[in-house]
Amino acid sequence: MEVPWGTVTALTGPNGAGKSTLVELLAGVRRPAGGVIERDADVALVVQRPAAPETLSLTVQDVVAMGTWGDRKYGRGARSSRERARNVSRAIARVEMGGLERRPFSALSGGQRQRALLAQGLARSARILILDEPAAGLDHESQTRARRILAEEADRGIAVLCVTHDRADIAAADHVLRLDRGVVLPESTHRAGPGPRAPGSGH
Ligand SMILES: Nc1ncnc2c1ncn2[C@@H]1O[C@H](COP(=O)(O)OP(=O)(O)OP(=O)(O)O)[C@@H](O)[C@H]1O
Repeated sequence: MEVPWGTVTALTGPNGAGKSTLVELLAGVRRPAGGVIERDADVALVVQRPAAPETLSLTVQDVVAMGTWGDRKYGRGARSSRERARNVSRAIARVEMGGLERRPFSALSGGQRQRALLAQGLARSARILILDEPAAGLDHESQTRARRILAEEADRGIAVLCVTHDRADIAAADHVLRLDRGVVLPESTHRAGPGPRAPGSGH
């Protein structure tokens, strides 16, 4: 399978097909027992984690800022930390969670947590964005916003791969792949346009 630059690719398939396992492999969280995964750029992985222990004393700001951890494009010093803080605030604003920065992550609703995790992925500013069911638990308005954000990322040339069961997400995607019993099949291509939103080879 290939996830081209500048497009949103939806990955769908039945429960237990291995979608989460596959995205963890692609993101480098798991090691493949066989085969080759080529990543031509850094990856941000947005996981699905609706539950959070109450003892977790992390705020929304902390969770989103974790997206910038270990990112080598930030150096040390005041200028770098200002840039980091700017990216974090921008990501929080994009998911419309401004004002909730100091709220404990554990006190958020499931949908708000999901939005904070999306902001964490955006704060990473990676060229490959992989999301595992980002629409799960989101209300209609938040789902629409999340879909718009993914399209905006693709318009910037980012390669977006999104595990989803949501029909509207699938309909809005540029490419749809279906995973069934370990086999990835192209389902369809929805975009009628001239091709990828941004130039560049696939990977
Ligand atoms: N290629 C594979 N070979 C053997 N077992 C696998 C493979 N891929 C996934 N599994 C196992 O299948 C189970 C379900 O996988 P996974 O959670 O990735 O499915 P999913 O498609 O994300 O399901 P859901 O839609 O319910 O979230 C897990 O126990 C996983 O370890």
